[in-house]
Amino acid sequence: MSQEQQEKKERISRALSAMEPLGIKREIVIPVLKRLLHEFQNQWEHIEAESYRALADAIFEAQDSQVGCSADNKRPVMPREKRLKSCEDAVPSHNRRRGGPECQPPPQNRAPAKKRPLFEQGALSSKSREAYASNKPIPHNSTVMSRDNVAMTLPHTGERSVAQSSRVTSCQNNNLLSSADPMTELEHDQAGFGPLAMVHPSYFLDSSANVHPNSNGSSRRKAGGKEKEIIDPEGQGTSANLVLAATEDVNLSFICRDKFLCDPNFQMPTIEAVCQDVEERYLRSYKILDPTFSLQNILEVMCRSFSELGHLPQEKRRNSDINIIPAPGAQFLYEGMPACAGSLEDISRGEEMVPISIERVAESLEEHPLQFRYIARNIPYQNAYISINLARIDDESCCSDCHDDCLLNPFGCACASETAGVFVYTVDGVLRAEFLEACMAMLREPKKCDYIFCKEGCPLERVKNEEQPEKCKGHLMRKFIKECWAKCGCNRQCGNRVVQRGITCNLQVFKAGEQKGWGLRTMEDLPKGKFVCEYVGEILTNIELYDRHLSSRGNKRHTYPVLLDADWSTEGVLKDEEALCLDATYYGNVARFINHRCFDGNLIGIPVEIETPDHHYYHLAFFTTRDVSAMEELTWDYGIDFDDHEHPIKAFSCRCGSTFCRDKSRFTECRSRKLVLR
Ligand SMILES: C[S@@+](CC[C@H](N)C(=O)[O-])C[C@H]1O[C@@H](n2cnc3c(N)ncnc32)[C@H](O)[C@@H]1O
Repeated sequence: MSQEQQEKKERISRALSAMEPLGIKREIVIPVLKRLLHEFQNQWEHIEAESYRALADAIFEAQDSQVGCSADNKRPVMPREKRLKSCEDAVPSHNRRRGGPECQPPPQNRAPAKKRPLFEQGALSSKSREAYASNKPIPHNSTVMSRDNVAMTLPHTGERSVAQSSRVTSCQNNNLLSSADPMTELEHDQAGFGPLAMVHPSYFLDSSANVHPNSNGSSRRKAGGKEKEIIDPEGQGTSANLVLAATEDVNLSFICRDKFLCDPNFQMPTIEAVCQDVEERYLRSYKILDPTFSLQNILEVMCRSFSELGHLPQEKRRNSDINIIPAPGAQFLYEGMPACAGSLEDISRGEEMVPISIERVAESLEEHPLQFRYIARNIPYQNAYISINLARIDDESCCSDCHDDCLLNPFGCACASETAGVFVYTVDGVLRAEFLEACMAMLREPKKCDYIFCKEGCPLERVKNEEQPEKCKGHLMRKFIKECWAKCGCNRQCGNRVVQRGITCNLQVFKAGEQKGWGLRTMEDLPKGKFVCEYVGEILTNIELYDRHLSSRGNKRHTYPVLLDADWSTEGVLKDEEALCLDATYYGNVARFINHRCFDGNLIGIPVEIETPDHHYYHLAFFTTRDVSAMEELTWDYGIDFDDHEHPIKAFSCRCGSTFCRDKSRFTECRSRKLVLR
């Protein structure tokens, strides 16, 4: 990392630390900081002046605008003195400029923060925009939140609704709004609070009147003084629509689906009860003490905001600002997250050749495992450069003269040269025992000679400590599989094309226990050496991984990134932007659910060369290390060094249950427990 990057990183950290005591989370700070840097043309001095006054102001301003309250709304804003006071209190004295006026009004010559429309202020995160970008026309109902059997929708009725008399009466707490900003949450925590789908208008009811025809017979029930309407949209079972908030032309409502309604234990709560409950939770979680804080008001502001954003003239919109996923038949409220988790048959949404099911359990909202986007192939996030082109593949790296199935050729072919002329797969489609054993032995008994060391600085060590990176700890010399590919003469059914054909096993995501969270299991017996799945995720550069880690510190919901480090040590001076890894936190496949097991996991990850004739970018494929029975959990050794406390990704307390568990803290924990028991 260059000195300039290093300095930038430190300045970001200092800015984050300065905002922390104000209760402003890093996910709120980072986009505003980016914007300010752009506006001030990277002149940090303007941002750092007066104990980050400009930054604090810009954050508050952005939040004010996000609330969508103009001066006409008479929305009380946090008084300037109070902000200044909190800024003063928040910034540690050693951070304040000596002799400088702490938290004074900005100097006249300071570049004024430009007021920009909400869209331009980045209220909608880029990740969310990407995720939902679509040019399809906007249907009338927009589902904005979905949990299990409950969806929250914004039906754009165009008519005055029951709650039209409701007014925005007070200011909402800035912190609450920011932390509940759906887009911000989706970007940083993948918390699943975001616009999920667009649903055909006929799917919902106008809360004030119609009851849709229902094959089971429509009915209405009173629920806590509000009417609950039972409908059967397109014969898909019963649903209930409960209006939460409404403005002149927008309703915000909960749609409960049949699983809840058919449950005799489920009693529709009143809106008041829901609001009170949420307010209490927020009081506990975010220490919101503002007596005027009211969820009902926020929901109404959301309705206004929805309406205002929707009416922006075309020229002020950016394509991705309105995020729509058409949901024909409204089967999916969120790509990868169906309306009803119980009916979920395929979390891959058809991306894989076989459906991947999920165990039917009553999940709590926080636990829903599908808060990511399923992809079946690795995709570069942004800067990772992967050169895939036919011209790079020379004659030695492909078998253009082959026909049909290379495995039937007794003399092997060019693609087997990587493995001394012997194909790694048998005609039964599993790994040859010798090859598998050799790969497993390397992991079980890693000897010094099996490692190669970066000579000119190791990208991993630079991530751990940029200023004084330690010496490279070595990268395992991996055995590679090389599969035939597009330039080869064989056909797609060639026995030397296994990983690229994708998942063929019957797999299920299931609750692997309190301490491990979700896991993956096989629903069929698997023979030893069978390909199960690839580790698929976003391809990141070392820098991107570091930045991502920095901006999501404290977020427990991360999956383990896989370093594509097999070739690092042979590449001379490898720049950080050239070192690659795979991260399945936000985009990934079923492998993101595979839990870790020290040493004796029933899967092993083996590097596979497919489209690129070098080992800079490659695939990581999981094969069974033994016969695995149906319903057994699938596990692999993440290769974590539990003693490496400098590692950028904090290790978890291992619950793998292996006799060979490397996590010593667990042993200590067990021992001390035993001592207590005695
Ligand atoms: C790749 S994810 C695996 C899926 C994860 N269990 C879930 O619920 O999404 C890795 C995370 O799972 C948990 N995990 C995996 N293996 C574990 C183990 N042996 N013991 C405890 N937690 C584990 C840790 O929280 C880890 O950060």
